[in-house]
Amino acid sequence: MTSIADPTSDQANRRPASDYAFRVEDIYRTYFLKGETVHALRGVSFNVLQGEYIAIMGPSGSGKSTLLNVLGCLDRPTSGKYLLAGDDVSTISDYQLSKIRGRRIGFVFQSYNLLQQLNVLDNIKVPLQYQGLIGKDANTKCRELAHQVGLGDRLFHKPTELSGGQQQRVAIARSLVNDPYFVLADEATGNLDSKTTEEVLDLFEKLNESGKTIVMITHEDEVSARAKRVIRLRDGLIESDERNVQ
Ligand SMILES: Nc1ncnc2c1ncn2[C@@H]1O[C@H](COP(=O)(O)OP(=O)(O)OP(=O)(O)O)[C@@H](O)[C@H]1O
Repeated sequence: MTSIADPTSDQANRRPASDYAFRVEDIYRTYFLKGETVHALRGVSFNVLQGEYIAIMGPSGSGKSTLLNVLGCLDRPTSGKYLLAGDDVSTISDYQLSKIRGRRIGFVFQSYNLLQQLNVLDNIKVPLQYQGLIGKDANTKCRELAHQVGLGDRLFHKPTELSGGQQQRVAIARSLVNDPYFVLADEATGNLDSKTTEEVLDLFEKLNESGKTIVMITHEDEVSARAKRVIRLRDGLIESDERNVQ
């Protein structure tokens, strides 16, 4: 592994804002619970360029979910900046935050979160429907995505008629339907056996090779080994930020 240069350095900052999927600047997240204060993130900074494939790791309680919630626009930092495609979203309204979340971030969850009554095609379409973005080419786009994730011959199957790996492929296709700034995957292979994990990781790799930015939260070494860069958190701080030598 090789260390990443200080992300806040002048050299890093000289890039045009459009080169970045997002930038995190000195983020703190403090929870106040029943008179107790928990410092879940304590000054986290890093930049992610368009087209990167990063894994975020760390032991239990290190702040991974807290960071995921900030990156996914599900929560705001207590202080610090979160710049998404150049715009500071750390202080915008809940309404604007939810709009960005729905339109600009592609989520992939451990438990797939598919709608059981809908077939593959309609599950992929769901984010477009939520956003009121169903146009005349929605069907074509969703079919193309299904093909891209290897499910061109399963378009009308319901989730119960698919394997776990296939269900996760549907979720990955769904995450791409809004052309997000990046795909945010939370323990995406956590429910899969090792062979299926490899297949899903092959798919993420293929998507990254085609230019998609991927951020993977994981505690599994075999998963982080496939990313190009690994950020390790400990006690709410970045412990290391290194490139994987492939
Ligand atoms: N809503 C909350 N209210 C109070 N404290 C919280 C809340 N969410 C998380 N924490 C605390 O913040 C710290 C970081 O938690 P977080 O869930 O981000 O860690 P994690 O790395 O995702 O852990 P795990 O791998 O176990 O899911 C922990 O000490 C946790 O107890």
